[in-house]
Amino acid sequence: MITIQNLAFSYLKEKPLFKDLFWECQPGNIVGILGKNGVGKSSFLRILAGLLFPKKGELSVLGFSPQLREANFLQEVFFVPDENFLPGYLSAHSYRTILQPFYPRFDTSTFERLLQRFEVNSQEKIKDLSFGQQKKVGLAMALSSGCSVILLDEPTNGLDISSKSTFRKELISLLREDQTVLIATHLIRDLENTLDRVMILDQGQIKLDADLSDLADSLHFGVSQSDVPDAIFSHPSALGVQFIQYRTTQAQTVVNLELLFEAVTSGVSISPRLKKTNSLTV
Ligand SMILES: Nc1ncnc2c1ncn2[C@@H]1O[C@H](COP(=O)(O)OP(=O)(O)OP(=O)(O)O)[C@@H](O)[C@H]1O
Repeated sequence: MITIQNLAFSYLKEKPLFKDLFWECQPGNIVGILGKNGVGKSSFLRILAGLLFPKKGELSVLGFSPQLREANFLQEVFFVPDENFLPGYLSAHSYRTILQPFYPRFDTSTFERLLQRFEVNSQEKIKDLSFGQQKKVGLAMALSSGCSVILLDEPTNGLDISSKSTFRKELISLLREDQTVLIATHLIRDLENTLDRVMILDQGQIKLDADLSDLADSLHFGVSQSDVPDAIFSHPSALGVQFIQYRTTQAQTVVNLELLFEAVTSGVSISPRLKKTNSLTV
């Protein structure tokens, strides 16, 4: 369980990144953290990992205060940054043998199977692997770690198309009910049909935090050749006008995360209870 109350964070005093954040996350979810470049997605994950310290507020991850970086906390949280973080002079195999004792539920056979599926040679020095291959080693470590909280920063950045699909399938099939995965990304399409929940960060605030199933129940996504009068958001595209409506009798549709993101970052307010509050056309 993660709880954030009244959290504030800034790198520079005069430029606050987050103000008064409140957030809660129960185990068993794959949560997508979406936001424009520079909005603070990576910083948010680093705060949860205890690598950056809040300036104000309360933060609890699995009952721990991340900034104390206690051993019992570190063995339950695995963070994969966007940039490669692995020691280049070791092979994936050697690095795994060093890392494994720190993670009590680490599953070696899963790690080896994942590297095979990702077609990465576990005996090759990490520095001789490509960016995408190194990323795969980090993801294989995270998915094999058995940690209760897995923090992934842009996990699909650098992966080829079939590896993205492998990653999605493995993530869903390996996740236990007591695990939580937070994924910061701007590659929204890569995670379609993977997320249970989505959080959209914008201008220092959480502008949307909702389960995908609730969004699919409450919103209707469509494309029309003309304006849709009761749309809460519409956006011209090559196919016609893409729109979002509150759902009444319309058939359930797949949540169009890109359109939802456009709507929320354009100022459309969709409350957790998904009540109609305003509308916008761009
Ligand atoms: N070490 C630092 N010192 C000062 N400012 C920083 C530092 N690291 C990040 N920032 C600033 O904090 C803001 C948030 O950065 P962050 O990397 O968390 O955003 P992001 O949403 O992950 O961005 P992107 O999508 O481009 O990866 C940016 O404006 C960035 O310039």
